[in-house]
Amino acid sequence: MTGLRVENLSYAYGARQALDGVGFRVEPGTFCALLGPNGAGKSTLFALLTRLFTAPQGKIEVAGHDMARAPRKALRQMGVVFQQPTLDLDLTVQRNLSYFAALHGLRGARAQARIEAALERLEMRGRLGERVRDLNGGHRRRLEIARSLIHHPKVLLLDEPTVGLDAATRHAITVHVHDLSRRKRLTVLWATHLTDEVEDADQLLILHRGKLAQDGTARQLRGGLGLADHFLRLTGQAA
Ligand SMILES: Nc1ncnc2c1ncn2[C@@H]1O[C@H](COP(=O)(O)OP(=O)(O)OP(=O)(O)O)[C@@H](O)[C@H]1O
Repeated sequence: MTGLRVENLSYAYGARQALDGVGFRVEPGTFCALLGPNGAGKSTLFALLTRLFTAPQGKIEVAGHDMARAPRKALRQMGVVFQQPTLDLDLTVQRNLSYFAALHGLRGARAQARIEAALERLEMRGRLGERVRDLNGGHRRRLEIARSLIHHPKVLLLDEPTVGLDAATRHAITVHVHDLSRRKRLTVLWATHLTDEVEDADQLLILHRGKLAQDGTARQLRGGLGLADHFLRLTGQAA
């Protein structure tokens, strides 16, 4: 199994059950949208998948590596874009990326080639020398996505990566990542509460009150309804 596999994950904050027996698979080359209203458990799931929290039960497998038994191998195959930006604003694009490359043991010409290729994919190559503080919100987000690809992960996790961006930028970034998943056979898990970021052919996981309410293609799940209406009917909350 080379994509992402999750079995029976649960997590509680004291008496509050945030996740309850969640399991799913995402195959290579698949863009999978994780949709859930506020408080559904998306961030908790991301914290478990990225090993910020340790899963008290269940199983996580990343590109065939078990997160509990071989965490380093599993994490090496994972790229992550967190909800909160984690760039150093006072460094240039180049310095931000070379620092990250070095953390993954990449240096010199090899690191530089990876950096330039990642920026190229996100149409950011011309911005190597710019300070991150001088970039707009959309370019900062693209830079974080470029950074998450430098070590050539097989699985890419993004937690509400378009928060705070305008509609056109949001659309451009969503299109880019869909394209990446197809062309690079990347396994993508994209958490959002915005139904317009989901394409009909995407795998869709709907998380509601800590449980996985639905898993299928967006087209199958929404049936004759628009996805926003389907989501509202299922969760009682507008997307
Ligand atoms: N540190 C915490 N302590 C106690 N309860 C928490 C904590 N973090 C989250 N929760 C609760 O766990 C549940 C799931 O929260 P989580 O942040 O995972 O949801 P989410 O789907 O990411 O929501 P959002 O879209 O608002 O970010 C919620 O009921 C939330 O109130």
